[in-house]
Amino acid sequence: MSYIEPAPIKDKDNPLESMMSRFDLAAQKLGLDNETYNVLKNPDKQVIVSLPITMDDGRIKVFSGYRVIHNTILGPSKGGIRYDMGVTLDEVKALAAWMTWKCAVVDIPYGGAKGGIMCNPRAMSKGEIERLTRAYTLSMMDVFGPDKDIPAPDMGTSQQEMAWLMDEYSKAKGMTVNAVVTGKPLVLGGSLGRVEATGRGVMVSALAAMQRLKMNPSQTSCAIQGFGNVGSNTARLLEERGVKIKALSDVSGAFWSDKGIDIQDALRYRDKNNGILEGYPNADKMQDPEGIITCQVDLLVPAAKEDVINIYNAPDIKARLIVEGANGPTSASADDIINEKGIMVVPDILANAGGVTVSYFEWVQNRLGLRWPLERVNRRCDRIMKEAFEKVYSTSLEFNVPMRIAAYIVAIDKVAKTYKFRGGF
Ligand SMILES: NC(=O)C1=CN([C@@H]2O[C@H](COP(=O)(O)OP(=O)(O)OC[C@H]3O[C@@H](n4cnc5c(N)ncnc54)[C@H](O)[C@@H]3O)[C@@H](O)[C@H]2O)C=CC1
Ligand SMILES: O=C(O)CCC(=O)C(=O)O
Repeated sequence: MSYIEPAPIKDKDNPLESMMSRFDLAAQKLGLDNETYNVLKNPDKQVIVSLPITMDDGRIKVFSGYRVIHNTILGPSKGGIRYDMGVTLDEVKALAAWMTWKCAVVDIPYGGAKGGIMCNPRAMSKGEIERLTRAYTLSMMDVFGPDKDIPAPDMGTSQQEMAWLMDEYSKAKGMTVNAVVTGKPLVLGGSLGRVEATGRGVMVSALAAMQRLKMNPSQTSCAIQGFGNVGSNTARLLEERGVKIKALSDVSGAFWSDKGIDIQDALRYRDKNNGILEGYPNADKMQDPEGIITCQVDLLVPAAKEDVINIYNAPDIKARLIVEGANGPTSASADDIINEKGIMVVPDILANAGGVTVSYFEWVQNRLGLRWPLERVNRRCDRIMKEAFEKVYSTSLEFNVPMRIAAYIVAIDKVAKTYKFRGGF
């Protein structure tokens, strides 16, 4: 058996270019000065590591790992770690910049970072993933730190990887440092509400947008792409508020039911079926899984990966509202088509910010040695999400721009003002 992996499929659009084109547009609308523009357009730091890992059969395989710190003017950098075959330096750079903008939009005191390892965790054993996570952590000892750079889960990682990361970091430091990572298991100092926080924020954003569009949740149908952490929690929480989830998809395919999919049933099936919906019997399998983007629903929630909404399928989208659970699901070239169609988009850097918001609460609890009840976590997260939505919405009216550009304007304005006061360049 060979360990040479196939080259990752090239995205239709480069996420870094998509991020930069929105950044440029917002910077121009805001009248951002050249100096700050030049500082913000490049990441502060890019770390690339090679990680030799002994696989279960005794052979050694070398993985590429990345951590990009985009900016730390607002505070220590924050952002998840992704395990996926599609991880590239450009993708991690885009994701890191989105973290800077996201933390600024919800007004939490963090800069932006992101990490990733090019690997296929579904094809690896638990032991192999643990060794890889520990090796990555050791190679990032100078980067990570509770006051410097604080990782969290992203696609392909969960609380288990965060537990190994915390353990490895703590051993190397000779003491337990739980604030070095968020999204940890509760017993290690994780926060109540963090697992579902991103989906909860997507739900809160969707309801706020539906109110603006005068859409009644109980008469709204929805399609959700991705049934992992973000997609499944969004589905469950929207269903609880009366939204009918007619379509769901994951890496194994897309499923449709005109009468609505019972989300608890789909969750039970997924959890018994190695984490995927493959063969789900209580909905029809769609012939083309990408058809989930253009199916006949009112609300579309992309909650998987980048550039799934692009110039090829944007003209056929039927939804009136798109709420972006994933980071970068819409390519920049599709933005104009969507705007012309009059579809409202609640952009990623606003809609999926519930996760990092509760990560911030987790870090605060760790630093204070406290545990907050779930009710307090949810109430504070909901308030932050609603306030951020209103701020972005009013900025979109003030500048006469779509919500996405408005969110960038809010974020860049905050970062630029911070530079003005701190100076130093
Ligand atoms: N986990 C978090 O707290 C946050 C995650 N995000 C973003 O949300 C997105 C999803 O992340 P998670 O839910 O954490 O990852 P996850 O690994 O828990 O789930 C990913 C889901 O996407 C599905 N998927 C993968 N490729 C697909 C494809 N081509 N078509 C349809 N489905 C596909 C997988 O089968 C899985 O159901 C990513 O863009 C991530 O960056 C954003 C903010 C926070
Ligand atoms: O919870 C966090 O710190 C970051 C989550 C994340 O990676 C994201 O919001 O994209």
